Amino acid sequence: MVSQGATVLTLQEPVVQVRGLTTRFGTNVIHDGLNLDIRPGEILGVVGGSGTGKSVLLRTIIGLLQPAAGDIRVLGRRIKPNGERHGLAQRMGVLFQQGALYSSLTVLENVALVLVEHAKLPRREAEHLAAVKIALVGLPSIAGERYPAELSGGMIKRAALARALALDPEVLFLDEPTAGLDPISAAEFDQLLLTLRNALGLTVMLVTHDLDTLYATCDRVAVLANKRVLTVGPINDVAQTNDAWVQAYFQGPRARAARGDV
Ligand SMILES: Nc1ncnc2c1ncn2[C@@H]1O[C@H](COP(=O)(O)OP(=O)(O)OP(=O)(O)O)[C@@H](O)[C@H]1O
Repeated sequence: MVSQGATVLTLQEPVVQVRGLTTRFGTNVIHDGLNLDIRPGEILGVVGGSGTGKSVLLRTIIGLLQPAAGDIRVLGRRIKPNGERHGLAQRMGVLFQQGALYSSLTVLENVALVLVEHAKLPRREAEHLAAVKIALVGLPSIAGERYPAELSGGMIKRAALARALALDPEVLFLDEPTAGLDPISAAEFDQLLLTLRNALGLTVMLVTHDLDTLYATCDRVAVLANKRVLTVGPINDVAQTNDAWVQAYFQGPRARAARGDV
């Protein structure tokens, strides 16, 4: 058992537990009774056709969107429907699709800002720690002095990852982290993710379309379809699911290449 303040979390308990989740925008129902667990220390990949609600699911789990119904627990604590995250925000790191760095701040200032705002560190200390995080994600220290517009796509993803890791989170949420990267940068990012998960013991939810990333990094994969999780498990099991989208996705030429079949 691990004691987390008032919350006692059994090590085997899921780090993220979603039960009966319903989300909607007006009359557009995105999820309807969705269940999902993310286990301690795993990298769970979430895939599904465009518009199946992968990003909405991620944003709902971290408390940015309010569900219409259902129960979400992260690290044993309930994410309240009113968006109140009860001190969980600091324990969850998030990398959004576009990186979402402030363009008017340098990379070092972007990372340090999180430490000033959330950990209430003095600016000097925050910048020292930010430099450590920048090194952790494999960026040269000079990158800290650059503005986001001066960085390559791969460097921006790493900078955004440094920011996501600023507060030493236990759970990391990544939305399309390798989108827009060339294959070499994407493979390097995959390796970085694995290294960090192993070194820091992170639990990771990874929304992606990238088959190479799925095969390289994920312990389990969840497929979203028809407003729910259609199937979840090790990638080779999931790939056998009798479903048209799953077959087209996992048995197509890109999947065969990702597995090294061709
Ligand atoms: N803020 C919003 N207001 C209204 N509808 C939204 C909003 N955000 C998302 N949606 C709708 O919710 C559905 C799911 O969107 P979401 O971005 O989660 O899909 P996705 O599975 O991540 O897709 P993709 O793979 O293309 O990124 C879409 O129909 C989208 O138009």
